[in-house]
Amino acid sequence: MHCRVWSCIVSTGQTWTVGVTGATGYAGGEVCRLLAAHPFLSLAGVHANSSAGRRLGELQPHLLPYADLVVQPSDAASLAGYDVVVLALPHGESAAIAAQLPEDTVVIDCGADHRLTDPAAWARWYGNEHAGSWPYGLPELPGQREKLAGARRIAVPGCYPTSVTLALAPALAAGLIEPEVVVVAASGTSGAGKSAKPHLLGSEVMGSVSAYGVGGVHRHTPEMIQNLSQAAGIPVSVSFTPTLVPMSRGILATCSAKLAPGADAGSARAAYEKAYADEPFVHLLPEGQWPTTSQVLGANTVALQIAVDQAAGRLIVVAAVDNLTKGTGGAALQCANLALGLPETTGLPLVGVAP
Ligand SMILES: NC(=O)C1=CN([C@@H]2O[C@H](COP(=O)(O)OP(=O)(O)OC[C@H]3O[C@@H](n4cnc5c(N)ncnc54)[C@H](OP(=O)(O)O)[C@@H]3O)[C@@H](O)[C@H]2O)C=CC1
Ligand SMILES: CC(=O)N[C@@H](CCC(=O)OP(=O)(O)O)C(=O)O
Repeated sequence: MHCRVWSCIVSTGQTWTVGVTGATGYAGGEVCRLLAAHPFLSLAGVHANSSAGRRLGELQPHLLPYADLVVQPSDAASLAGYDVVVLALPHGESAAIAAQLPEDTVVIDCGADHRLTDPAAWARWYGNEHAGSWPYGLPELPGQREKLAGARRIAVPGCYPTSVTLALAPALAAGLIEPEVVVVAASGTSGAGKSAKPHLLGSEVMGSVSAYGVGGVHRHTPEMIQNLSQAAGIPVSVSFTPTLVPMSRGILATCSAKLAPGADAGSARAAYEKAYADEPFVHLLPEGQWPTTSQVLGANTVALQIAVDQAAGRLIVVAAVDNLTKGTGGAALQCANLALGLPETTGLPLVGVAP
């Protein structure tokens, strides 16, 4: 099926135009970087807020082919006319713009506005009115790929929820762990966005690792609960502690939960091998190898490893993602591929850039 679609597109030469708003930020910049290598999606316009009117080359010097594009405003009128619009804006800025875009435009939101299905959870964690939920852009979740095929509105997951969901969903779906999970995840500073913040100054971050959002207060907690409860088919509790580490990009999530009665290392390995056998962007590493953020740098890939801590009776799963690639920009294009009927892997990097 995929091969037939691919050869049809190659023969017709069809391409789609993409407008990226938030293109001067980290997530939008990553979408632009990946578009440069996509055979059927072409970057047709870049948009942002305070930097409208400036050359993209001044703000994103690595995007060499696009240096002369002039940044346009982010309002809906400026974004009309593209086949695909990627919104990479701060939380709360996407919904009003998206509501004014044509229904047949593929709109991919990298922000949180449309991720949560429960309006009460949205109000509690984000503090304003829920804009409604869109199909959730994690095709690897059971049943999700079908919802994304042909969709015209897609909510890209948060970066921590991507790593944690892919780390734990197979064990929960197979009933191998108790539905009470503990997650400690390390993130590079690009996860916090590009706008200046004192705690992200080099002198604060370099040479130090710090925890933040401790005690169940990080807004990715409800997103993880939503995903993991969907995978398990029962409510799952999540204790999540993020940490900031002195690197630019990458997330390493260490997840654990008590083993269910009868579960062991063999059944856990078998469940993960089965769940991810056909997933192009999820790599269960050979036994004994542990994920690193460098091995997925710039790749639309999650690297996973599992172990059983016999003495503690717990399953441990470690996942590495690049927060800007599989954690946002790559996921956005993976979803766009599905929405447009392209092979899901089209134009996306499967390998990292580690030395
Ligand atoms: N960074 C990451 O690892 C991840 C980010 N995301 C999500 O992607 C989105 C963007 O994040 P990120 O790139 O890190 O953020 P940045 O701060 O790096 O970039 C924000 C972008 O949004 C624009 N912008 C700011 N305010 C407004 C506004 N009021 N109206 C329209 N545009 C505005 C900025 O334009 P200008 O510079 O012109 O002001 C800039 O282009 C967020 O929703 C974030 O949660 C999701 C997963 C991972
Ligand atoms: C290091 C750091 O600050 N990370 C961000 C994660 C942001 C992200 O990627 O997720 P959203 O798309 O939901 O914003 C944080 O903890 O809020």
